[in-house]
Amino acid sequence: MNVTATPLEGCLIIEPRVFGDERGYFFESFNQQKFNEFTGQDTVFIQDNQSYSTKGVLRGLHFQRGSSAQAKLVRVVKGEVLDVAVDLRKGSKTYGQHFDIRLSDKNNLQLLIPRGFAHGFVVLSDDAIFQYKCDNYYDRSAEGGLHYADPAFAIDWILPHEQLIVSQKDIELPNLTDAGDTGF
Ligand SMILES: Cc1cn([C@H]2C[C@H](O)[C@@H](COP(=O)(O)OP(=O)(O)O[C@H]3O[C@H](C)C(=O)[C@H](O)[C@H]3O)O2)c(=O)[nH]c1=O
Repeated sequence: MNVTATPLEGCLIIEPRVFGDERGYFFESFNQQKFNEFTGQDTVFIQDNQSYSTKGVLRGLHFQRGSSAQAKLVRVVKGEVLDVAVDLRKGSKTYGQHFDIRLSDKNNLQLLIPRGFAHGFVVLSDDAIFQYKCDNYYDRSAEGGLHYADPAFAIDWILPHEQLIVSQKDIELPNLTDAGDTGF
């Protein structure tokens, strides 16, 4: 396992050790002991999620507020996405900054996104299966989000705007300046 820091404290790139042979490959997609040892964090994940999306689908930018905030360990098991994490931690020296990375079933990379971040991704391949671990349960009442095209973040989603497929809920999300307290 290799862990690489990003410019956003606590947001880490995790590359599992892949064992390839004539049959294909094997890798441990998660090992709590190795996760703790290599990341220096003792996050305990209690919920696994999976979503399927076709090309151009953009889910985000989402977070859960306050005590329902979630750290996420995200990966792609089919296809390729551009994954984006936005630092919303009050007092963070990188507040409002984002980190983006291509996650795919070819690079097998994972991104650890701490509590206090907004998260989203866009599907770059024909379709994608996105899997992620959360350290807090889903809490509909604490759901929050920011608009994916907020000029404050200036995120390059790679695909042309006309190719993006965004839910009505996400289209209606506010920009950071209009969002009020994000609860972090
Ligand atoms: C997130 C979630 C959703 N749901 C239900 C609620 C809705 O009826 C349905 C679809 O939910 P939603 O449209 O919020 O799904 P996404 O747009 O993929 O939301 C996720 O997108 C970005 C990328 C994230 O990081 C978050 O985990 C999450 O907000 O699943 C649940 O039952 N449990 C859950 O944990």
